[in-house]
Amino acid sequence: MDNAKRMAAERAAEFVRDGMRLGLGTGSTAAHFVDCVGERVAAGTKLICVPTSEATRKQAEKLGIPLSTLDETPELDLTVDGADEFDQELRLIKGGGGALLREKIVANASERMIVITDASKSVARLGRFPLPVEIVPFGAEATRRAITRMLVDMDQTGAIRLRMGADGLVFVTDGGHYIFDCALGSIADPDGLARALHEIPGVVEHGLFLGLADAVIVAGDAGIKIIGNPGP
Ligand SMILES: O=C[C@H](O)[C@H](O)[C@H](O)COP(=O)(O)O
Repeated sequence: MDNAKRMAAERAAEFVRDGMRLGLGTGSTAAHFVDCVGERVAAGTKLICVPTSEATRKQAEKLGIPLSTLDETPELDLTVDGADEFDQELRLIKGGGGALLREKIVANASERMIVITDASKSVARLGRFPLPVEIVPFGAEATRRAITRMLVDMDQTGAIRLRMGADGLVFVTDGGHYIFDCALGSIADPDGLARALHEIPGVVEHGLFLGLADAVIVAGDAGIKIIGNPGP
């Protein structure tokens, strides 16, 4: 699995050009890409990079990758990130590592987004992976109930769990928010669900990435497969 992640990352690194402004994703697959970027920088490629999480920022700093913020560099050429799930229409579920909010802001500020993943994350219909929904801590239980009501209205039910950290405490995102993981099984209408979630006060963002990815690089036993257009 780790080999597949590295293969996908190396393929994505082929689309990195000198002088690019680059968004760096979060997670175990994106970490391989950050390593590849570190190697490029060490070899003399000039890049300016915006990390999507504190974890990625720390990794990039150790590798000597020149970093910026989205405030200093609000437009990026390319973001490369992992995903928890993808379909053939390049729709994604992200946020398994809790970085969905910054990841979505960075991807949206990028001209292109390439997703790197392994074949196990391919689904015919999104929803096998519990959908992460980032919420403000204030009124979390009321927000959970509002999400439940909305899901029932959409004929889309499933258990909603407050994410806990490995330390047994409530998981808190880089933005100081909580996450509900919504086990939906199968999402009939991703666009409708995305819109409905945004209408609920207390919901900050959700892990449905729709219309953001330009390509998914999938590494599997048979090698690399690219869905979409990763660019020149
Ligand atoms: O919040 C985390 C991100 O969306 C990750 O990109 C996603 O969870 C995939 O992570 P991994 O490559 O570790 O499976």
